[in-house]
Amino acid sequence: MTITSTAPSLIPTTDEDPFSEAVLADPLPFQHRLREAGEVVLLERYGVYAMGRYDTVRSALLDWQGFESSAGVGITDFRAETPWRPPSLLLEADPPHHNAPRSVLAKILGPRELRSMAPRWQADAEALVDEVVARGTEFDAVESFAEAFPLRVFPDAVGIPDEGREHLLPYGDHLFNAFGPENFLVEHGAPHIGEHSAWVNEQCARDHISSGGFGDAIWAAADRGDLTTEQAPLVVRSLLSAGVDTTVHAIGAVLHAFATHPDQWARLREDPSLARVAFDEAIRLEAPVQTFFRTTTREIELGGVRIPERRKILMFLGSANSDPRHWHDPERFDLARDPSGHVGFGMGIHQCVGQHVARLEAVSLVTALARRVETIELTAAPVRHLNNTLRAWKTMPMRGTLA
Ligand code: HEM
Ligand SMILES: O=C(O)c1ccc(-n2ccnc2)cc1
Repeated sequence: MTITSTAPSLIPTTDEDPFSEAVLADPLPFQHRLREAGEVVLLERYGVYAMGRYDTVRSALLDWQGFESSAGVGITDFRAETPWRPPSLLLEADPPHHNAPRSVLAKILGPRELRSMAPRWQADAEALVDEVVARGTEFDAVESFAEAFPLRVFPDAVGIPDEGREHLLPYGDHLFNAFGPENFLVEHGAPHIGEHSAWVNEQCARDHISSGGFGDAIWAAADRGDLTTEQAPLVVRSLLSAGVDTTVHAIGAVLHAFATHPDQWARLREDPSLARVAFDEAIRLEAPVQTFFRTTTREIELGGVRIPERRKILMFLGSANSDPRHWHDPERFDLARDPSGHVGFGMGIHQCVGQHVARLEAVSLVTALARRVETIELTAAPVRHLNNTLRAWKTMPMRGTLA
C-alpha cells in the first residue's frame, strides 16, 4: 500500500483497489496493509474511507446515527443516485422506518421459532449426506453440500413454489456484487438480473406463498397490522435476497476450514456439540460477507482523521475478524477459541437477523456429515468464486473416509 500522506492533518491514502480481481482472489495481504496504514484510510480510487481494524469497524457498526444505512450499504449513495431496485426495509433503512420490519422478522427467524424446524433439517441433512456418500466418497463440497443443502431446505421454509428456484443463486450473486463498484463482476451479472428480479419479486406476492412458512408469517404480520401490505412483499424479498448465497458460502467456509484442519474435524467427531462454535469460528475466520458500506451523517473524527459529512465509509468485516490487535493468533481455526464478538454478522441494530437460520443449516449439515464420515480432505486446490462482497468458493474437490 503506497501511503501518499501521513501528516496528522492529512489522511492515510492508498490507490489500491479492494474490488480488483487480484485483491478479491486473495484479500488478506491488502487487509493487513490497510490495518497497518491507520484506523481510517482514504481509497482515492473511489473517494471512500476504509476501515480494517476491529475496534474502528465495531464502533462504526454501533454508531448507526453517525454512520447511516438508509443511503445504502453499497458504494451508491441513494441520496445522489437511484438504487437499482427499491431499497431494503431492513438492510437499507434506519430507525424509525427500520423498526417494524426488523421486529417482525426477528420474531419469525428467532432461535425459539426455529427449534421446531431442527429435527426436520437434521433429517434432511442426513438424507443428503447418505445420497452423496452412496455415490462414492469423492465429491465436490460446493455442489454436493454447500449449494445443495440451503436450496433443499430454505425455499421450502419460506414457502415459495418449486418452479424457478434456479433464479435464487444468480439473483443473490448480483445483489452482493451490486454493493460494490460497477466492475467486471457487476457487468457480468447485469444482462440477466432483470429476469432474476422479475421472478424474485413475483414470489413475494401473497398468492405465491404457501401456508405455514416464513413468507406466510410475514403476510400474517400484515394482517395483524404489524406491517403494511406494501411492506410485506419487500420483507419477503429480504429473505429471498439474503437467505441463499450467504448460507451457501458460509457452509463452504465451514467445510473448507475443517478440510484444512483435520485435527479440528477429529475434535468435532468426538464432541458434536462443537458444531455451533465451529460455525461461528468459521464465520469469524472466513467472513462470507466481507464488507458493507455506511454514509456519514455529519463530519466525524476517527483515529485523528476528519471524515466529512455525506461520505461513504467501507467496513472490512473479514479484516476486523483477523485483526491481531483484538484476536490472538487470528488466522488459526481453533474450536477452543471463544469467537463471540466477531463482526461476521455485523453488530448493533442491523446485526444479522438470519444468523440463527444460517447456524441451524450449517450445524445440521456438519453434524450429519461428521456422523457418517471419519475424515475429510481436499483432493485438489479449491477454486474461488469472486464477488464484490462475498468470500466464496466455486469448487471444492474433496474425499471422505466412511466412519
Ligand atoms: C452465514 C450467513 C450470513 C452472514 C455471514 C450474514 C451477514 C450479515 C451481516 C454482516 C449483516 C449486517 C448488515 C449491515 O450491518 O449492514 C446482516 C444483516 C442481515 N441479514 Fe444476514 N447474513 C447471513 C445469513 C442471513 C440469512 C440466512 C438471512 C435470512 C434468512 C439473513 C438476513 C439478514 C437481514 C434481513 C439483515 C438486515 C438486518 C437489519 O438491517 O436489521 N442473513 N447479515
Ligand atoms: O433486504 C434485502 O434485500 C437484504 C437483506 C439482507 C441481506 N443480507 C446480507 C447479509 N445477510 C443478509 C441482503 C439483502
